[in-house]
Amino acid sequence: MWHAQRLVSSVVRRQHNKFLCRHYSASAALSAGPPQDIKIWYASQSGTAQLFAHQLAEGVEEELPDSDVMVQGLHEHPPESFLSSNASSKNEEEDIVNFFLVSCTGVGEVPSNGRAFFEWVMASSKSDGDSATPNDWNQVNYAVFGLGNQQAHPNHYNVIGKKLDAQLDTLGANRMQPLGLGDDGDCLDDDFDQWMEETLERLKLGVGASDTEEVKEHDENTTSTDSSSSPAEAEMDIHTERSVRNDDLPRISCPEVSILPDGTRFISKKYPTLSLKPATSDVVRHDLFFLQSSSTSKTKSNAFYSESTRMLPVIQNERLALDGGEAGMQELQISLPKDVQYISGDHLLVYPRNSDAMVQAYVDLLEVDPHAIIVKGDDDEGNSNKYPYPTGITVMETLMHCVELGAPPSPLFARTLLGRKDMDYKEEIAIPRRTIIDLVLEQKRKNNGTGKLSLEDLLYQASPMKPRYYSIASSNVQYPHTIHLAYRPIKYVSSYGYLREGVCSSYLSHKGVLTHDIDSRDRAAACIPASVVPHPTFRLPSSPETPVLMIGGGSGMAPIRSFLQERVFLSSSSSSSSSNNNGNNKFGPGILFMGYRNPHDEIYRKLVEEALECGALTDAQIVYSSGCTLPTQKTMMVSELIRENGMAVWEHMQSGGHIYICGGAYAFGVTVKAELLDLVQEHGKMTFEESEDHLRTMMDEGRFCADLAG
Ligand SMILES: Cc1cc2nc3c(=O)[nH]c(=O)nc-3n(C[C@H](O)[C@H](O)[C@H](O)COP(=O)(O)O)c2cc1C
Repeated sequence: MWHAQRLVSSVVRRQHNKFLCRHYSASAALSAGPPQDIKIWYASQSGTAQLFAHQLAEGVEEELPDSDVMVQGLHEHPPESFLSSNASSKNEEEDIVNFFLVSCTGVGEVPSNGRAFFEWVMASSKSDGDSATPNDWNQVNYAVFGLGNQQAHPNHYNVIGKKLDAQLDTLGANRMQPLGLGDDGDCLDDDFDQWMEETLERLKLGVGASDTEEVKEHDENTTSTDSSSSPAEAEMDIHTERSVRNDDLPRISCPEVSILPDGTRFISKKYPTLSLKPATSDVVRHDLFFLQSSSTSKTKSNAFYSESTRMLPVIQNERLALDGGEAGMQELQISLPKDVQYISGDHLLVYPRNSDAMVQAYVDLLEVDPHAIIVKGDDDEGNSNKYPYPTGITVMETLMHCVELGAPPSPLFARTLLGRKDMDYKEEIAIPRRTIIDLVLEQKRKNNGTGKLSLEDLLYQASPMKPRYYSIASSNVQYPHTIHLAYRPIKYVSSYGYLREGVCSSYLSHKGVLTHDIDSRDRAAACIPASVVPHPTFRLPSSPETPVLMIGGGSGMAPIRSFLQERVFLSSSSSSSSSNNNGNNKFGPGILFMGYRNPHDEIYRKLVEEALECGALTDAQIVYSSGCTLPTQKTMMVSELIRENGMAVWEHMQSGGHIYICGGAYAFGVTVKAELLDLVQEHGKMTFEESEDHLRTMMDEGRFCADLAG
């Protein structure tokens, strides 16, 4: 019952989680029994693929206890020895399967820790292989799971997973399981959970000759590995998905809730016991950066932040909203060291930390000494590579900096915590954003107050803290040594009635400012761990004469502000330095269509006025979805504004102008793109497909650029 319900809803809900497998072939390299050697590789920018890699490893260990499982980042192994390591295993007559869990970053780019491997695979050809193992690709068994975000990156959705899967197939490797695609904009955990279940079932079956029938049938149903999701393709993929699913397959068992006699475990999963050293001090370090900067601890296992992360001092943090309301926008300014640069349009990656209240709630729940130091995450064999966090820091610091305490648990962890198999993860957990502590407390209430979550269960199963991306709201031309961020502290009541706060926006909103007389111990409290992430496809045109149209919604004003600031700055510097006083005339048309929820949210109004005055903008139309009180204020959606100006937008496109769309990926991004497609059809007399091609060509030419938050 549970399976059927889940299957139907997932097929309807998750059209994108396609099992695209044009050349899905039975694995000739595998013998009939389950494989013994499982290598799980990940390429991850912000840790999700890595977390999934470990979850898959756990699943394999549970389902195939005799297998040898390895989890490694793709950067940890020289690409050139990939073939020989697969071949050597073959010589020992062991079946080996490689799983690749790869996310996308930038604009359809591979995360930095997978770049070398990805480039090597893409440059490889069938005849490659060293002299001892010529053309060993056909000895390689593999399956790929891609992580991406469809709404935010529709034209580059999961391109890395798709390319890797297709290239391995082209090289002659044996795809032992269809490509799985996870959408971070929908329910990534659920997507992965389902792919993992099916993958484990296939592993247990041995993927031998018995698959051939199903594979043939599947081949006939599937014709494309392309990412685009036209309705017809989506429909086709639903059928495809149905054809590979089998309701009679056994599911992963859901571990029963069991409280050990000593009360130390809430659930039955066995994780290596963590070694704790008694507390030596009760000082809580607000700065994990020392783990990477101190030369003695610069080991891989202790690296938590990405390599380019720096502690950047906050020099200003103030409210921007015109009414000073609780939900208003804020601006944070940070100072950059000389060797850190950015370009207008780039992003800043920020590592937040959990609030003190949240950390304290977990400390109380776990009943551990918060100042005890975690020294080892070893298992019985002394194998510590599974412990996901730095050692040598206290329980409290680990909870504060390293773990997503405010995020929903994974589907498996949620099912385990609730002791229920009949759970619709998306509806019951992901959408209401129920957290681990919510579920544990609910269970405790049901069990008359008994039961305890162990530190191990929490640390091995919760997601690692993810860094957050912010569009930089300043121009490097005007502020080469300062970055401005515009953000809205997120606060809302969930459908279960819990008050929720955005982890990073709330972290930023409470940040103190670095002053000269600050105590050195408080310096870290006035700094944020962050790094600049280039966004090369979101740039102002090289010539200021090129017309620009900026379309923004809400906090989409941030990247638009960086462009406006740059144009205003260039305008004033060129007019002051120009002897013939024609500086302003250098700019081509600059149009702004901007929408806010209400007039109180309108930030940077002064800058817009300044831009209109100096010619950096030639037209600015601001609309509000509600709250208008003056006759000059227009209640309208941005998409309606575009429709009203359809002809002008079309002429802008035809004149070679650039279009920038900035805002949320869903309500804003989807409707704005739909409106643009409509106007291209209407004014350009095109079919829907031609209008899509038109925008795609503009995108390829760098004239249609999006900065949409997922
Ligand atoms: C800056 C940035 C760029 C991204 N670019 C893409 C992209 O081009 N295509 C895509 O499908 N997803 C893209 N994503 C979505 C991520 O791939 C997705 O959130 C994934 O779960 C991240 O996994 P990771 O934590 O292992 O890196 C992007 C996310 C960010 C933050």
